[in-house]
Amino acid sequence: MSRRSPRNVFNTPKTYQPSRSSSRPSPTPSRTEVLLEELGIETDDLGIQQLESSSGSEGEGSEDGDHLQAEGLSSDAKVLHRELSQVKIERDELLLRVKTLREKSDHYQQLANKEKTSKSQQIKILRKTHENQLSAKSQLMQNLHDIIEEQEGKIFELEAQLQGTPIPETRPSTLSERVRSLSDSLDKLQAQMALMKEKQMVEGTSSKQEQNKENTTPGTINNSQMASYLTEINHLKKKLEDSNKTNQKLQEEQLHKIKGLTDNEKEVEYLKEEMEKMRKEKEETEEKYQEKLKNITEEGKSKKKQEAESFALKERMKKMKKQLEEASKQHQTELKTLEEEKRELEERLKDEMKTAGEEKQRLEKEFVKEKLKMEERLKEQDSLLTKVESEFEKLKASPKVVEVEVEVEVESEDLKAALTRSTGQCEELKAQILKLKQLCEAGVTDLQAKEVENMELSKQISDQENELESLKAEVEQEIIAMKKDKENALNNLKKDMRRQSDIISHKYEALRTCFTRLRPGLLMIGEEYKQLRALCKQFPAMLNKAIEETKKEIQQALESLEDRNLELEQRYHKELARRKKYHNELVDLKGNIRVFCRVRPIIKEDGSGIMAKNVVNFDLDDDGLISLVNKTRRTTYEMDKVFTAEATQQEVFAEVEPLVVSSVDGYNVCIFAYGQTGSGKTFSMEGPPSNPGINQRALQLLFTEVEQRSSEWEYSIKVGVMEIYNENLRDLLGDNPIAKLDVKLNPEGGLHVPGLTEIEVESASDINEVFQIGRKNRSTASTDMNERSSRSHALLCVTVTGTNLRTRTKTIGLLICRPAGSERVGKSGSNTDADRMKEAQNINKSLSALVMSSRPKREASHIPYRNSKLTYLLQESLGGDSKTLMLVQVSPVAKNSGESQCTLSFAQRVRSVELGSAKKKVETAEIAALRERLSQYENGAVGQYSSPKPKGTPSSRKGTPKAR
Ligand SMILES: Nc1ncnc2c1ncn2[C@@H]1O[C@H](COP(=O)(O)OP(=O)(O)OP(=O)(O)O)[C@@H](O)[C@H]1O
Repeated sequence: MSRRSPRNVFNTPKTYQPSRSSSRPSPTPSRTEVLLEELGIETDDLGIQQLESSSGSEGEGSEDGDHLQAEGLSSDAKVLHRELSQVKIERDELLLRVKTLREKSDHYQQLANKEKTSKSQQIKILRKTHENQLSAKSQLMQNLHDIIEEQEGKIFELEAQLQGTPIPETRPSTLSERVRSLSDSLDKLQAQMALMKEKQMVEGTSSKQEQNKENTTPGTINNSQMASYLTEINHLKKKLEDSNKTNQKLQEEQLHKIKGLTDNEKEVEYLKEEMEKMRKEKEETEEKYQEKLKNITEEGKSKKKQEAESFALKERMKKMKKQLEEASKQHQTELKTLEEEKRELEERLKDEMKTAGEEKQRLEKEFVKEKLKMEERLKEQDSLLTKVESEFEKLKASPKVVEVEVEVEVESEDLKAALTRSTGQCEELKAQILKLKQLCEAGVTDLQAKEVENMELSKQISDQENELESLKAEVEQEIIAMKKDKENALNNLKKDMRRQSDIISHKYEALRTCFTRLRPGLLMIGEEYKQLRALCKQFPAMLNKAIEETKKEIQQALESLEDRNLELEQRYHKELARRKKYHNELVDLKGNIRVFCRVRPIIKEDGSGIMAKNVVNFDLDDDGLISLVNKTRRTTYEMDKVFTAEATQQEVFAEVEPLVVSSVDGYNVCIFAYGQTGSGKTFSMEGPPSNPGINQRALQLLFTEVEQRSSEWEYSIKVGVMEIYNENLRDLLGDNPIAKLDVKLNPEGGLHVPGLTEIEVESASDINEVFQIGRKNRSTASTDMNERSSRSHALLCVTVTGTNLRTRTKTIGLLICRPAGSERVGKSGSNTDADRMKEAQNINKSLSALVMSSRPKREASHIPYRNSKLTYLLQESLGGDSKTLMLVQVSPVAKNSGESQCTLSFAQRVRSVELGSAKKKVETAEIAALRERLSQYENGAVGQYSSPKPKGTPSSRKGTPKAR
């Protein structure tokens, strides 16, 4: 006995085919066989055959009751089999329906998945197309931005050049920069484009810099600029071509990626065509522009027009910028709306997909539940079937009963018992069959319920199918709507692109017109620039030539100037010498006092600091000028000769020499120094032994002069030294230096000092001895030598008497040399001591008298010579027909500037004093003889006269000085 597995049952086809045993040939199976086969019972078992045979034998003859019972059982079994077969069929049908439902659900799931994938792909494509559109737009904007920026730059530069202002490095923020900021927010492609743009910008700026370098002169545009413009235009073209190429590449890539998606493909292709058209249009416009540019070269217009046109161009550019701004804004808003719509669609699709998925999951769960239930029921039915089979197994055992019946026919009691048993068994069987029937009924009801459920499920599935279909329709509608939106967006994009292309073409037109207008001016400027350049090229050579020529001229001029200067200098010096000579002659004629000025050097005693600074300046060209700064005021004084601090004693004496010689000629010569204390009077007049001053040098000169004239003249030189101290006159060569002398008027005219010692000297060494005697006597006269020296006036009186050996005529010259002080009372520091005050006052009195005596001759009648001993003694030398030299000593330091100013002012006034022309003291031989006799006569009666001492032994001898 074999059972059919449920799997085999599930595998049954839609039209039921009962399985048959191949080993057993049965051409026309009976109904029982069919049932048994359907129930999975082997037909070779005896049961049914016996039943059939028994049923067949029933008709042939046996007892009616048993036969009827058997018939009833078989009919019940048959019905049961039929019912079972029907249940099986129904079950199979249900399973088939479930299977079909499952297949349908799988199919729908596949469809949903496909739809999902197609939608996601569509979304991707839409996104990519959108991105492509964005990139195309951004590229267009980028190109526009680049073009505008470059054109702005050009206009900016042109404006700067036309206005003549230098091109600033920074420009005001423009629309292009704002567009750039927009483009910066785009995706990587835009970033790449921005990088490309930056590179181009760098190239553009470098080219601009080069251009700026070329345009060194503002306000001029040359051919090189024009060429740079053309190169920039070419550069623009290249950039456009490059951008188009990149666009094409990107589009190709996109095409490659979205291959198979016809709508997007078409859109992209359309965009591509549009881009291609735009590119062609641009190329055409560029070609036209090129052609027109070539034609422009022959036209010419004025510069003002160019300026106006550039202004108009600028205005147009501004308008274009505004338009572009608006377009970009619109584009941005459209992009935003498109993006929002796209997002909404995506969200909706997601939601729908989500709900479909949920529904699918729910159906799957229900299906699983139903499947489980069905499996349970099948199990139950299987169990029922096993029961039924077991019953049939028992029924199989029924042939025994037949055997019993046969035995009953032989043995009636046993038969009866068997019958009763069989009837009992039949009853039990009936009861079991009833039970089975009930179970079958229950199964049928369950099956009916299941059918209902299945119906419901099928309804649900159909509803779901409907829902899916409706969803599908909705999705399709949405897709259609999206397509429409997309088409609209694409149309808008196309419109935008067309508009932008129109703007670009307009801009190109404007630029072209601008360049056509600017071209002639630029060409003119270029021509001018060429000419200027040629001139500039020639300029260095010309300049060098001119420089050479001018150098030569300057050299020649300098040479001639030098010659001229030398000549002038020589002339000047000649003139100066002549002037001096004339001046000296004039001085001789007028009898002016010669005024020499000597500035001592700065010494230790002057101290340091600001007050020890030099305030005296000299004129290098004129040795008669000296200037002094006192209290920030500079005053220039004119002297006969100015000696600087560097002047030596020798140089000073060289100027004094002619005067000294004059004394040998018989002139009355007076040399005295004047200046404040410490200004160098003693240094100049006496000098240190190593560097003697005027006194010694004068006496030495006298000797040399006398020596030279010794062949014709015989000279005697007598020296007397006096000192005026505190208005007392003392003889410094006398035996009693303290004894006071007096100045008396000679009855014959002139003055004389009775009692003054005169020593006749014959050599320079005699002079030294005389000076030593004088110093010695001076020191014995005063205990304080330093104090005295500043308040006393020492006079050296030299009388030179010459006798002509041939004519015996005599010349008598007198040389008086003395230093003098000019200090002020206040500055002497002696105002506390009455005596010293008196001395200082006397010195000043003498000096002021001397200044008074320096007035012009016409005022000389009022000169108070008698005010002081000094002036009284020197009145003949100062006021008479003598030659007088005043050596003005000046301290150079700032602290003495006041005194120096007084000294120089005084000297300036003294210089203007006219004493009258000097006269020689010449006596004829007769007069000389008479004078000799008179002197011999007077020698014993009137005065004492000192005879010269023998050489080398000077001694004081009293006598009257030779008065003239
Ligand atoms: N030309 C000179 N070169 C160098 N030293 C000088 C010169 N003139 C003056 N001196 C110096 O200046 C100082 C003052 O000079 P000096 O005694 O001759 O002045 P002074 O006018 O005679 O003064 P005082 O009226 O008080 O006698 C001295 O030490 C002297 O050596």
